[in-house]
Amino acid sequence: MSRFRDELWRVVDGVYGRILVHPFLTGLTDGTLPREVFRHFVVQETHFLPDYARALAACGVRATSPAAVQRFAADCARTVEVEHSLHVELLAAFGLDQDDARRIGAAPTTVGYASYLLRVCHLGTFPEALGAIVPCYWIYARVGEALLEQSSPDPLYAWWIETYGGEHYQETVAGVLDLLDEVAATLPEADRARLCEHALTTARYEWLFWDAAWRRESWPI
Ligand SMILES: Cc1ncc(CO)c(N)n1
Repeated sequence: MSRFRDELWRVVDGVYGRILVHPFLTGLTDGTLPREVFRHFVVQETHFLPDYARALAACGVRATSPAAVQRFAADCARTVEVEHSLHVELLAAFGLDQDDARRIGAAPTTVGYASYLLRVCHLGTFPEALGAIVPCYWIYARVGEALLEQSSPDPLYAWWIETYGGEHYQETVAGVLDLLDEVAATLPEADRARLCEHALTTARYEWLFWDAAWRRESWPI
């Protein structure tokens, strides 16, 4: 039987293909990515992650089964703990702290992506929230997995790749995809289509997030 996740992947696959060949990602694995570009990415992550954690908490509020509530609450806590410490350490590798990151501020793409996620997860239905949040997990897991095969000669980049390509993150994402299939099986076609639309938007934002780092995007005004 075909799984809904495969249907959803077909929607985001084109974007994913473009992500894999983006110079940010190819630069990570061959080690040529300029450190200033990765630094920009890390600073933007410190702005994105607190809102991402809140979006996960909002998914938990929307969730329709105790197991799903627990899953999103746990992933919210994990995002706050693991990713926060990872980014504090990554910031330190650039001689930066949280105050520096705050001073640099969130770039337009970061504000746009975080706001979209929060909007859908707060104002949408549970399936809509799921559609918006799934690419955040899944694209990072697929990218991590793909990059892990090559890793990176730069230890800092190799560490980042291991975080998302590693077994623990892969298992987390597998659990969310099981939930996605379960929920989708109960939905009428129109709701599935809406779910996929949100997934396409956040997949595009995932590409844009790397591209914005590559361009070292800032407010033009
Ligand atoms: C932009 C972005 N999307 C997804 C994840 C996955 O946690 C992340 N850390 N950052």
